[in-house]
Amino acid sequence: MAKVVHKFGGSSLSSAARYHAVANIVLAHSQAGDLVVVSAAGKTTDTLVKLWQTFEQQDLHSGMDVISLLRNHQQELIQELLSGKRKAQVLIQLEQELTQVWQAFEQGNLQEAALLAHGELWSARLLSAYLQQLGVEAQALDARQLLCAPQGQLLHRVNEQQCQRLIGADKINVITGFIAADQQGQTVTLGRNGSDYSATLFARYMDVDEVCIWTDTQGVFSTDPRKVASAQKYHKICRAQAQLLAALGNPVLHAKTLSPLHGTNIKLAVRSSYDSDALGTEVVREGGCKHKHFITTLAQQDVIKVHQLEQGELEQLRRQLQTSLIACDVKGVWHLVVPQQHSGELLHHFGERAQLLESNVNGFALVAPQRELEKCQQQVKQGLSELNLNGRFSYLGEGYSLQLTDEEIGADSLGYLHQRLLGAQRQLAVVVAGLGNVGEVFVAQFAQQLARLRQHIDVKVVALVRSETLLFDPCGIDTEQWQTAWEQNAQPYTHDELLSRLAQLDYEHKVVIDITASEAFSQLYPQFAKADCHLISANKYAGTAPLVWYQSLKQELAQRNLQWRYNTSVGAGLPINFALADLQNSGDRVTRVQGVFSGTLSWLCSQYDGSESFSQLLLKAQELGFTEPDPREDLSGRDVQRKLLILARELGLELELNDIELSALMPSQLAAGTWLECQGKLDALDEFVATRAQQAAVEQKVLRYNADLRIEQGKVEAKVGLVAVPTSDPLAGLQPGDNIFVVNSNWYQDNALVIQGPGAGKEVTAAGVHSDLYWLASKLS
Ligand SMILES: NC(=O)C1=CN([C@@H]2O[C@H](COP(=O)(O)OP(=O)(O)OC[C@H]3O[C@@H](n4cnc5c(N)ncnc54)[C@H](O)[C@@H]3O)[C@@H](O)[C@H]2O)C=CC1
Ligand SMILES: N[C@@H](CC=O)C(=O)O
Repeated sequence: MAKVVHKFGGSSLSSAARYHAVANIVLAHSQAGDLVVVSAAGKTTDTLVKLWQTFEQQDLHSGMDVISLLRNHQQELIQELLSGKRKAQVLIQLEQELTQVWQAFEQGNLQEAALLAHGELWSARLLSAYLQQLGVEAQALDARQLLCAPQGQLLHRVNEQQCQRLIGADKINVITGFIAADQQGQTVTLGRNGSDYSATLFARYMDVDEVCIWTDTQGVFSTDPRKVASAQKYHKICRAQAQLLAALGNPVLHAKTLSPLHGTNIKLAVRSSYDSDALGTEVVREGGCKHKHFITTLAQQDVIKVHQLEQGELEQLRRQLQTSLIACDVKGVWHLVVPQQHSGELLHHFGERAQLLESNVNGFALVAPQRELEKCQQQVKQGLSELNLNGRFSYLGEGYSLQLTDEEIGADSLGYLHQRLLGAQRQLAVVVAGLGNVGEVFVAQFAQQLARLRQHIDVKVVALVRSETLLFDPCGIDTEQWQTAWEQNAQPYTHDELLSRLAQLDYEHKVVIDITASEAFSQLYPQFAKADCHLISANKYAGTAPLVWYQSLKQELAQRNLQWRYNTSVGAGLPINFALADLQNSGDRVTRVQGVFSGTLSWLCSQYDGSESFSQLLLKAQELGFTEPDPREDLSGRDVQRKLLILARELGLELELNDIELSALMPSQLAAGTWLECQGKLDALDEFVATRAQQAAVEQKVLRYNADLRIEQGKVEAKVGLVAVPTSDPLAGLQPGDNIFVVNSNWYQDNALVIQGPGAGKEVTAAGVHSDLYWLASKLS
């Protein structure tokens, strides 16, 4: 069953390197049955249009030159990407097709649509062959076998049946965008930039979950990011605004693209094929997010005044001209704003009914939430006069305002207007849960981090959460005065209340930072995700929850373009998660991770020499902020077991907590009851440790609590427990409280990669949580 339709435009396929990047995206983001819709590579369609023009002018000489251009470009791509028989075959096919084109050219029977179709055909064939060469089951499909559109009218039922019949469930289907056929099998096109439309049509016919348009921009921005560096990327926009932007001529999404998605739950995302890790923009159903602000520029437009429009006439003209056509109802008289190159055709069409009102005007459209529109229009007018731009036509429409001027809106003017209108920056709302050892230090460190964070995004702490009381202020809490605000305004709350407040919080981004040690709080993560919150956890419960729950949380977050960071859940501030991710991203394979992963147990084992009882040392470790709220979580080995599981899952292993063998550093009778009750039985702990330490000392050894994960020939062994190591062993020489992670991999086979340093403590852990928050802020900017 197809799950995703990916669509790659010409710029994503303009060179062999780009094909390579696209193949990597397909490998990482698709599964058998998915669809990959492609446009013509680079400028191929423009070159084919040039060929058509030379044909119309019967200019054989220039025609031959254009054919050579096409041949060279395609041959270059094929030569660089394919090898052996596959390459020979694709080259032969290309040559045969070019020969046929040339024969048709010479014989005067070239067909425009069939000629233009070659761009997409070549892309689909080459990408599919390249994927096959990489070992992927893939097939190239010609959309003319799937989409029937006589006189431009798609036969949806027939097309759906054809798609269900021909699209393979067991392979990646690489399909030509932009083209269809009529009932006689003749090529028809779906209009310039019609490949996005093909993608959403296939999505509807195949009932997929998602369409992902991979393009050369990172998503949908508040204005053109090539002209205005501070343009804001939106992670969510609603379909109605996307449709409006397209109708106003904004190039990111095209007018027809959204129509097949009406009434469906199919998700539409726009992402950059140049930066496939970056969050893109999700186009959500109406009500799925707040309305945003945009400025989209217009250049070289004419305004035509039309008396009396017939029903359906505008729609028909839009289809015929394949262009944006903005219709403004000015006191009962229609004013059409249309790109200048089409106004002749329009005037001809309307005849006596129309007159040209303005010629060659420029300007922009502002799209904004309806209730703010009039205010925005006033600001615009003021901005225009400050910039000395001469207004020629202005119109307040449903959800947008149009301002046409004599002068073109250059980058500087656009930047000025953007700043004036959308001055409000991107905002990240921060919720901090857990104000204990680490949480309090985290909040105290916030003030000094703020300037750094705000280089990327405006950050506001909107909620501080303890287990029973909540301080909530959507406008932001002053972290330097939070205790006073807490005393005055904190309220008892329920989880449902917290969730509903978070869901209503209208910030561009939200993050819940979990610095509790609460399993119950971690169980709210799926609901936080549904409220569109990113997550940062020092808490280890979610990362070690049952696999099914954990995987479905990860899936939910991925579907919503949300991030989850949990760097401090292992090694506190030490960058072990980064290191493992980096090794894997660079193609390495980790074969073993072992060492001392508990700050508490490291501190206790290093400090213990028999002069002071183990239980007294334990209370000191607790005071230092090393231990878990219930120190038996450390002594039982459970905390280390969790850390090893988090790392194992980071390496892609599907383990459960109890798949990791565990032996405790405490007698079993201490497990029962509360920690308070246990404090009367700590003699048993002292005896347990003393016996083992003495046995070790006889062999010139010391005690350490070790974790070990081995992955060899597909076999996984994972255990945590007490070991006695010789005094010469690196584990014996650890500083009290230090963690050590010893990593072996293909590249670090004999000489391991070692990460060592403080593995617990409130300052380093709080700083580690800030590092996660900084990472998120920079990712969102
Ligand atoms: N202390 C350390 O060195 C490190 C701690 N961690 C993790 O950080 C987390 C916090 O550790 P500490 O600050 O030492 O613990 P702590 O016990 O001092 O603080 C936890 C706080 O969370 C609050 N809390 C409990 N349930 C809650 C709920 N449902 N909602 C909101 N707040 C709740 C508690 O009242 C307490 O104030 C733990 O998950 C721990 O495993 C991670 C790395 C190092
Ligand atoms: N109790 C833990 C704290 C960090 O996760 C430890 O001591 O390592």
